[in-house]
Amino acid sequence: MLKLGPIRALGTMSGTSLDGVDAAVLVTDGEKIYEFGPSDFRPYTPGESDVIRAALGKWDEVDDAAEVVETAHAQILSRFDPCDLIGFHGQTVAHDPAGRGTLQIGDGAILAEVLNTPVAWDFRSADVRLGGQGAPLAPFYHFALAKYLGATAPVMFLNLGGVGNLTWIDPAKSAPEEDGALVAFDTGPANAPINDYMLTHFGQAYDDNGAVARKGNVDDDVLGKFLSHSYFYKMPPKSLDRDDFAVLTDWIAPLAPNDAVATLTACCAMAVVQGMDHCPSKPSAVYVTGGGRKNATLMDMLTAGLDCPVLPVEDVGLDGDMLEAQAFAYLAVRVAHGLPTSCPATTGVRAAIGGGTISRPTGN
Ligand SMILES: Nc1ncnc2c1ncn2[C@@H]1O[C@H](COP(=O)(O)OP(=O)(O)OP(=O)(O)O)[C@@H](O)[C@H]1O
Ligand SMILES: CC(=O)N[C@H]1[C@@H]2OC[C@@H](O2)[C@@H](O)[C@@H]1O[C@H](C)C(=O)O
Repeated sequence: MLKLGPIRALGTMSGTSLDGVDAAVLVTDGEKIYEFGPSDFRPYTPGESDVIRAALGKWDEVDDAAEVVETAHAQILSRFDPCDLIGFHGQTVAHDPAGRGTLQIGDGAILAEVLNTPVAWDFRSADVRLGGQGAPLAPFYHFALAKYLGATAPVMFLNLGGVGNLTWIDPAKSAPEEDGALVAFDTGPANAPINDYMLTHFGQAYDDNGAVARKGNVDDDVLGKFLSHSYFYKMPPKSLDRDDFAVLTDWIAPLAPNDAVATLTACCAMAVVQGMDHCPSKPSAVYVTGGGRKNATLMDMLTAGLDCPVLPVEDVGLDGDMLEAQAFAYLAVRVAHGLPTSCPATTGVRAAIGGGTISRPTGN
């Protein structure tokens, strides 16, 4: 049995931008953050990304991609000193909570054997079975971070990965599942459409520091059409699959390349600005995590659109490259300690529940 005090957990995230695996150690009892530990990144090779990309949107015949995910995780995780528990998110390849469910590939039971450590995994399925979106799940960790930072007024965490998601937090509440503590949802597409366009039109994986967007002009017609999409008028909680806004590809096709990248960047920023209307109050600060915080054009657009300070999480001493990996370390400990990992305000699940299962190595 795992002890109920603080334990050393190692969390992983293989996100929708398909760039690689983040892994980070966190010492926590599943409520309080005690210590941040070492972290590491293991990029996918172009060949590996292609195999995963080919699995996107599929619900079966994803064994090759699952093997890539398991191998990459086994490699990165074996570089760390032993820990008490691993939180393995896996790789989302399909997400349709109202229909077929949600699929994160990679088998946690195999990793438990290979690494000889208990593994918490399959974090999203139970939430979907109980009527939730299965995402976003980082909000309970964002709540712990707000407490760790000593916030006294509402704050927001904004993750800009392949998809964007925000969490509004009232730090005066004592637990994340308490009524009014959290509002969370996916804001819209973030880096994924920018990356896809950069790859096909510029042969680059992403728009480094937003330099291409900076040179272009935003097309107001496309931006207006994008912002009138029904997704933005749905009340939260709500979540997206990586390619739910594939229609953007057609809309930007007639634009000059710099203008297309500028417009996609504005779509990401303005979806967040519009999303703010769903929050109970203006936060005292927006702490930005995920790779999008390194895009200066995107950060400038957010600052111009949001009437509050917009800061990379590094400004308050956190690591924006590893925050999601830490989140799955945190959630793993919550699963082990029988604490909830989502609630009606974060995913729309019927009641606060603890998702995730724990696989133990044979003999433990
Ligand atoms: N220097 C940079 N300039 C601009 N964009 C960057 C930079 N560095 C990273 N990014 C963007 O951030 C992306 C990676 O972000 P991140 O690692 O947060 O995504 P993820 O975890 O895969 O996604 P998700 O949170 O949706 O699961 C890159 O693919 C790129 O688009
Ligand atoms: C289904 C799925 O994997 N969703 C991811 C994705 O990437 C960002 C956004 O969409 C968020 O909803 C979620 O990831 C973060 C870690 C979350 O669950 O909080």
